Amino acid sequence: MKNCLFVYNPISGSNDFDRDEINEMLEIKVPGFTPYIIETTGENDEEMVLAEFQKYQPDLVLIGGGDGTVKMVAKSLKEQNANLLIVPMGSANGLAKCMGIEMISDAWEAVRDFKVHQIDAILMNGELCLHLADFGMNANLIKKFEQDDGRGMFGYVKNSLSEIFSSEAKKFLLKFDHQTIEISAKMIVIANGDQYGTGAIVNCKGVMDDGKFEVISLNPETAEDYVKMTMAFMKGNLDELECIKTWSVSSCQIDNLEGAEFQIDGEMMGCPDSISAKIGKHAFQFLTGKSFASCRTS
Ligand SMILES: Nc1ncnc2c1ncn2[C@@H]1O[C@H](COP(=O)(O)OP(=O)(O)OP(=O)(O)O)[C@@H](O)[C@H]1O
Repeated sequence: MKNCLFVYNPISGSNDFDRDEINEMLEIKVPGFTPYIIETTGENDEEMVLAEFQKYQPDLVLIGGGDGTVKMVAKSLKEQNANLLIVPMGSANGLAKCMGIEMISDAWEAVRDFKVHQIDAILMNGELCLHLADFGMNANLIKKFEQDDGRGMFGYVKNSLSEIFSSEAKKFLLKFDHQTIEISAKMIVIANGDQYGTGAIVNCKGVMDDGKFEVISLNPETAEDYVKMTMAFMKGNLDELECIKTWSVSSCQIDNLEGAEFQIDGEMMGCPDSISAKIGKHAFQFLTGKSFASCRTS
């Protein structure tokens, strides 16, 4: 019999499972594995996850939480060659969606299929980014959301419209291997994944295992630009708009000339003067859902 470790964050999203319910769920949905359940506390979780991993040597690590929990587990097990799977129990689950895991039932399907994919990560000023980082509009939105002290998608969506229309373009210097570009933009995205937790597709050609990431500048100015941009976020063809520019690279430096707010994977990072980003090709192994295998691999 194989072992599986279930790392559960009891405060993420709006789920409220107790240990017996999780055990029952795992017995049915993850047959053939002996389950070990651990709960995060918000304190020293990385050390705890690593210690439990070393104790049980699991063949599969299930992460029941949101993006923050996924990142914590990935960081903790980065040297362990662990097979990771997200069971989306957070409020937005943006990273899970990028891996073709929209709902909890997709995670159980992924266990049945057991398709393991090597997933890239981006290292930014020593921080790990698995999903999306950005300067400007979205980072401002996350900051407001944190200040509201709310969880869940409602607060985020509530603030989006006012943020979109009030934000101002800021200057950035993009330094790639052979070129330096000065640009004004309302938002600069550094993307490993393809979509935000809202389902907005920002990185239409994003592939998570190709050893590259995308730098995307968004600078909508007119009402028409905003309407087109909103539609394109839904359709997934943002790269066809004139106010959007995309570069696919394996490293870059971005100078933040006018102090825009910055966030990595939903976590505010202040207003750094400059960030250096570099791809970590095939840094992690994740089990993925069907839609990932069909269109998001190289
Ligand atoms: N038992 C706990 N009590 C309080 N905080 C916790 C506990 N366990 C983990 N945390 C905190 O939970 C946060 C991570 O939550 P996570 O991002 O996974 O969920 P979420 O915010 O609901 O989801 P999403 O990122 O999808 O919006 C971390 O800040 C971590 O410190």
